[in-house]
Amino acid sequence: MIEVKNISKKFGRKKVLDGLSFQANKGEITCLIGINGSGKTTTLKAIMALTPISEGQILIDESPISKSSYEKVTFIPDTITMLPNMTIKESMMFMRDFYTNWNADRASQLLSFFKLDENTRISELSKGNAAKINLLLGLSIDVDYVLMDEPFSGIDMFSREQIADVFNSHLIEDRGVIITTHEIGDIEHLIDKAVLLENGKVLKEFNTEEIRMQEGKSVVDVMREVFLR
Ligand SMILES: Nc1ncnc2c1ncn2[C@@H]1O[C@H](COP(=O)(O)OP(=O)(O)OP(=O)(O)O)[C@@H](O)[C@H]1O
Repeated sequence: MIEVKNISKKFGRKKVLDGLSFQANKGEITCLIGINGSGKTTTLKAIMALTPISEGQILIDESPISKSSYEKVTFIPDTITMLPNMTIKESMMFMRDFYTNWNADRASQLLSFFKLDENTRISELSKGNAAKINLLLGLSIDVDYVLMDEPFSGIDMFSREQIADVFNSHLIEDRGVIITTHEIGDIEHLIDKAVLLENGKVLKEFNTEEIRMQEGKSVVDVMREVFLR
């Protein structure tokens, strides 16, 4: 389990995380939802120890985050980090050489799933296909937790559907996934838990199935109640 406990962070005088807490379980997809600037990316970076926090604590399977956390968790940013000149195949080889826990089998399954040609250069990929390769590279590292920043942002409906299918497939297995989004739209049915953020604070954290069963509400219904109060 990833436990984010009461974390705060300032950029200059601006408080961007303000006593933020939530939990993300293994085997579940947790979605951080908030408008631009609410602190979603900063939260993911804090979990990866890529940005320091001024208060609070982050635990991964009960241990405070440290360099060894990278064996448990990986971060998929919202833009592809491979050199434009590389082909998909070269990117996969780079990852294989760099990560001891690279899963070549899963990488080739994802490549066929997305029906992409491994000889295509990164610079030639459309935005949607670049997002798929980004996902492929991140998901092919064998770790228990995967953090993804806006995996559905700005890509067409069919690519979104394909990416959503990956979330529903064995390729995610029983890993814990945290994704961020500012528009829940058609990914609502994929997520197990929603965490609504505003100004670096959690306004509400809930299990999507429970709220559907117990109160008959969708994630969007709850977002309306909470954000438009
Ligand atoms: N390096 C930085 N220096 C100064 N301010 C920053 C820095 N990074 C983020 N911020 C500010 O922190 C706040 C939270 O940013 P963050 O990127 O976490 O929000 P977000 O919810 O992910 O937004 P988006 O949906 O636009 O990605 C914003 O007001 C942003 O301007």
